[in-house]
Amino acid sequence: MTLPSLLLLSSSPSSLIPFSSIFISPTTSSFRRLTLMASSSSSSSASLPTVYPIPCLYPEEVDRVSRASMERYSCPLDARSRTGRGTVIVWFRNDLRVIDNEVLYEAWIRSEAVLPVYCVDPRHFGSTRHFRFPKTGALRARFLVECLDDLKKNLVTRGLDLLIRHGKPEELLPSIAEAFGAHTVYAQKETCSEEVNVENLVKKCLQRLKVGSSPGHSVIPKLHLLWGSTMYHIDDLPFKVNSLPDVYTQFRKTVESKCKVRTCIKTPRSLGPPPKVGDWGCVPSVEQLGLNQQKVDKGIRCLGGESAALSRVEEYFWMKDLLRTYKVTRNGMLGTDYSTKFSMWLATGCISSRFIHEEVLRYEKERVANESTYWVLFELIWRDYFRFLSMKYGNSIFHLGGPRNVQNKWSQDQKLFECWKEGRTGYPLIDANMKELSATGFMSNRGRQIVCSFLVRDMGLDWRMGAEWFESCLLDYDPCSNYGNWTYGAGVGNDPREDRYFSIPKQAQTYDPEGEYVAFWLPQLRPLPISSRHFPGSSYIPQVVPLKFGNAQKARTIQTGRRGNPVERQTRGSSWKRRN
Ligand SMILES: Cc1cc2nc3c(=O)[nH]c(=O)nc-3n(C[C@H](O)[C@H](O)[C@H](O)COP(=O)(O)OP(=O)(O)OC[C@H]3O[C@@H](n4cnc5c(N)ncnc54)[C@H](O)[C@@H]3O)c2cc1C
Ligand SMILES: Nc1ncnc2c1ncn2[C@@H]1O[C@H](COP(=O)(O)OP(=O)(O)OP(=O)(O)O)[C@@H](O)[C@H]1O
Repeated sequence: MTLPSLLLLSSSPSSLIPFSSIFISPTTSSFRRLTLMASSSSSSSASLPTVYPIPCLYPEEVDRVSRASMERYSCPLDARSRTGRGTVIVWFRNDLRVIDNEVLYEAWIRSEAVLPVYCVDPRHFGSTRHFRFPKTGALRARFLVECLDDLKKNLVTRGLDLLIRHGKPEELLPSIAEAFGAHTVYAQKETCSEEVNVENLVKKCLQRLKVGSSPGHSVIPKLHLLWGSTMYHIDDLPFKVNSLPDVYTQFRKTVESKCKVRTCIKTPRSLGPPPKVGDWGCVPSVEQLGLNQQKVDKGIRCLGGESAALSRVEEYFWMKDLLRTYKVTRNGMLGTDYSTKFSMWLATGCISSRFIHEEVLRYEKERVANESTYWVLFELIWRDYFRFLSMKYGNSIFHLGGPRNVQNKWSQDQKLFECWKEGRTGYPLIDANMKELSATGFMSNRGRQIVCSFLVRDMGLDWRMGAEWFESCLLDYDPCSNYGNWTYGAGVGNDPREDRYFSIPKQAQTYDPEGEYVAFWLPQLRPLPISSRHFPGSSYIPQVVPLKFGNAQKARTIQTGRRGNPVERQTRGSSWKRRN
């Protein structure tokens, strides 16, 4: 029996957070020794070890789902369908997948041999620009290692392999192109300046070469960039990205009414053989990337790779049937299932948003179509929106004043910032979220909005400190979504209307009324009465700053507030607003 099917038996479908129903030994990093324990009492869960794998499937099940999806997205083309000549390189970047990968497909169809390459770029393991955090934290590094492992495996299954080299793409790719006589390097187009600069350098360095078997037949290798990171293709937009609407709703309504999401590209079953390679190189370990291993011993543990991504879709949509309630649960903070957790696989390109779109449509046809099924697409349009905005606004999304060049006084108080970063602000809701981020590399969307508002509005800190810390820690770090959301939250984004203060008492009351989330991450609060977990007074560390709009009255509301399912209360009869 698979773990999810066991879970279905053990958790009631109406339970929004089946979090306490599955436990895994903290000493276990693989998914093999999972122990299921039914637990309904919050006090018993306090003493239990709690790591929650995502997807929550045995490895054999992950393999099965991956093979089945690969089969479904295979096309009958064989070598005779190829129209190209010679050898080409596929430079894998943030598109670490085989299914719906236009780069891989185009490279294959336009060549006789494909050489897949991944460059371990040392710049990804340096420091963030202003505040010098590790550019890639240890947890994301491990996720990446797992992605590469899985990509290599999936390519081998299709008759290829993955050449792994350490160095800058602009140095490695030309020398590989020269060694293998490759006439084209295919890659996915990126949009932020760090990545675009590398593209330009690769292009320039390739232009210095001539490849070919004889001088008369030599060519200058080209860099061929293809679009692949969004659900709506850039070429299908009804406006130029420079004229992108500044208000999200306008963008969404226009694309929804005027564009169609393209169908996924199917990949031939056999993509080989590759050119003869002596040493393919190994997937690096976290230590070889210059980082110390960090184990997740509490909270969610996401497995990297396309196979895991496909399995998560299978688990969330089909096995647990959670898509039908997504809109009601999506604002949760605790557990594996309140939201899809697709973001890390989308950020690394282990899965395409078009694949998710197709699965939503299939689910709507076979099971149910409702607000929840639509809402996943609604959120994916946000992701597209931030990607296109990064093109419209360029580097200004990284600048203090943001796209609107807002002049504001910001502090860079290190002590205050350390309190935020380490979860020592004296506000359990902030501290719990920040501890979750450090321990797992993930934080809910609700949590991200709250800690962003607190850093910017209550602490008055430079929002880039928070954004760079997120850049370092998040498994799903994506420059467009991260800096886009931070500029938005800091009130310097392109949409001047979205400048909201997130009141901690109100957020606590609505989204963690039982204090379960804060008690999970701050176990010292668990013995306290539920009514004081969010404002524990002298039983907890002192508050580092007062709240901008005070908390006394709101804190009382929590104490006397009705208990029950916050999300249901919030949705029923109220006109739902996304960012409140
Ligand atoms: C300050 C801040 C920083 C953020 N940084 C990132 C980041 O670096 N990378 C990232 O992928 N997301 C980021 N987000 C957006 C959002 O928080 C995450 O995408 C989401 O929490 C991931 O969890 P999920 O996959 O379970 O989301 P779900 O609720 O299941 O949503 C489904 C998908 O929709 C997309 N999505 C949902 N909300 C947003 C949003 N606000 N912006 C863009 N896409 C969205 C994601 O791809 C997500 O996987 C940030 C949000 C905030 C407020
Ligand atoms: N993918 C990315 N992730 C994080 N930060 C990025 C990414 N792409 C670009 N940036 C940031 O964008 C900023 C670009 O810098 P900036 O706009 O200051 O231009 P510059 O040419 O580097 O310097 P100058 O200020 O002299 O023009 C840098 O802070 C860089 O780190």
